[in-house]
Amino acid sequence: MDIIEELYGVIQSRRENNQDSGSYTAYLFEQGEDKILKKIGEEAAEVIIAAKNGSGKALTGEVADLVYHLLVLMAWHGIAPSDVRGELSARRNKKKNPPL
Ligand SMILES: N=c1c2ncn([C@@H]3O[C@H](COP(=O)(O)OP(=O)(O)OP(=O)(O)O)[C@@H](O)[C@H]3O)c2ncn1[C@@H]1O[C@H](COP(=O)(O)O)[C@@H](O)[C@H]1O
Repeated sequence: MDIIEELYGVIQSRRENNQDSGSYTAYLFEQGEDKILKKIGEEAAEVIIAAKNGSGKALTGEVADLVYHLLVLMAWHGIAPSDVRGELSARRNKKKNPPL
């Protein structure tokens, strides 16, 4: 199992057991979708700032923050990482086999 699948599983378990004190993920689920969306906006802005500042290390950290919050949003909507992988594969296959 890769880290994305593993992290998604932890996020799902936090959603099911949202009494988990000290869990940031449980806190996000308790706050609701608007909070999750706000965090995604903030994290996306931080990705842009880190990219413009030209620090690869800072950018890696900000991308990780954004990916984590996207996974929380996906769990909120019941979208699994395999759904996104499937969508990307379908796009790749469409490019490889363009319609005649
Ligand atoms: N990968 C992450 C992860 N990435 C980022 N963050 C949190 O995202 C927050 C982003 O920082 P900010 O300063 O923007 O936000 P904040 O001020 O802490 O919070 P807000 O009041 O703005 O909501 C930090 O609190 C980080 O800890 C994460 N929190 C949890 N995980 C992973 O999720 C799993 C479950 O963690 P818990 O739910 O905390 O048990 C574990 O594997 C964790 O490693």
